[in-house]
Amino acid sequence: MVDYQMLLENAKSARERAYTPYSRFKVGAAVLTASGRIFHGCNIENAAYPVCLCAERSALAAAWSAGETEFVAIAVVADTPGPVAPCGMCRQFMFELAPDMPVLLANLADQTQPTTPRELLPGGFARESLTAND
Ligand SMILES: O=c1ccn([C@H]2C[C@H](O)[C@@H](CO)O2)c(=O)[nH]1
Ligand SMILES: [Zn+2]
Repeated sequence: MVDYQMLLENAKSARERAYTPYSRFKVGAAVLTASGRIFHGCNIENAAYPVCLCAERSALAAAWSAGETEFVAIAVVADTPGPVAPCGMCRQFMFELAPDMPVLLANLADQTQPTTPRELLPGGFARESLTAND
């Protein structure tokens, strides 16, 4: 059984490390991998705005680059009126690596919405969508 409360607490502490001088909107994420490890992610912004990195991609990249490529669940949290809504780029990123991974969207008041990347990105572009045209 996944301890979602624990995962959410990890996402909240990751959120405190967000670097957000531009938006002032802090997001945290925590991903549990198959080996039982937890990787943190936070959004890291940039003066060149499109370079901003979201919390979700930051957490998954940290896990993946540590050799942890099987994801059990991810929690994402922000100080939003309801559970945070991941951006389109993160939906696509999560869809590639773990389309059916449980995703817990949350806010600081512990309002939560369980979902999956597949649910968050209907008709998402996948490896099978790539066909050679030469
Ligand atoms: O799910 C989300 C939504 C937004 N952001 C970040 C990107 C940017 O730094 C800031 C404002 O969009 O929030 C995330 O990290 N995750
Ligand atoms: Zn994003």
